[in-house]
Amino acid sequence: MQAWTKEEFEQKLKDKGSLYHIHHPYHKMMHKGECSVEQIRGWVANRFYYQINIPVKDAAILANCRDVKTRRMWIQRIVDHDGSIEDNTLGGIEAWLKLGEAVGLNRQDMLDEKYILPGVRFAVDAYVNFARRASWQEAACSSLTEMFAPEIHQSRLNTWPENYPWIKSEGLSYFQMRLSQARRDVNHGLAITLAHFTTREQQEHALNILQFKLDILWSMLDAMTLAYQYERAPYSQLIDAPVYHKGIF
Ligand SMILES: O=C(O)c1cc(C(=O)O)c2c(n1)C(=O)C(=O)c1cc(C(=O)O)[nH]c1-2
Repeated sequence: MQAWTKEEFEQKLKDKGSLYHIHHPYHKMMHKGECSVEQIRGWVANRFYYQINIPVKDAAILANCRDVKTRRMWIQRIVDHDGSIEDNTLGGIEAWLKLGEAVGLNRQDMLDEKYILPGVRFAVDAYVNFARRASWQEAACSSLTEMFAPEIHQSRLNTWPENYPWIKSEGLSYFQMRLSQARRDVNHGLAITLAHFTTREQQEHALNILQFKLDILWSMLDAMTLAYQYERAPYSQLIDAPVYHKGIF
């Protein structure tokens, strides 16, 4: 089968946006202002597990990459999330903790991963483990859901102040920060993907990788839906305050 042109391939990758988690019922509910305090808190607490694993995932990509030019750019992603001692900047993880506090979560509970649902943990761990074993180009491709992220960040900035006035506005700075960072990351990730996956077979493989990542994001919200919408968190019918396993390393 003939390879797609770069333009066609880019369009196929972008078409995957139709399955982005912006369309998940939990996010739609959140966007329309229909989430309860508990549903917002549950989401923020669980998404923290994604946030703390992104730099671990990016470090795995660096560890697999022998190309200095790529590493020099990719390393910025870790700095974005961890912050920098040199520049005295706080990173995305700290900004997410501030978001947690702004919605009424306890900082230490978040750091202790107290509310992380098993399904969310498994989904995020699958992403990190993929980055560990895949080539750096495949892992770069898996980050491309970020093509669709600025829209969802912007929609939170637009609608949350009105829909959830009880959330302190300084908590929203994470979403503001990510707008420009995500666009820069996407340009780099897309350039790697378009250059590396050139045969039709490879291009189809890249689309499958992107679908894998979409599945991860969707599955995280499915676990949250069960827990915070249907009140069916694992073991909730058996014990009052379920305790889940912590990461096993
Ligand atoms: O709030 C969101 O919906 C959302 C989605 C995604 C994504 O699409 O993976 C990321 C982020 N946020 C984000 O803030 C972020 O830093 C980020 C990094 C990555 C990645 O795969 O390397 N995805 C995302």
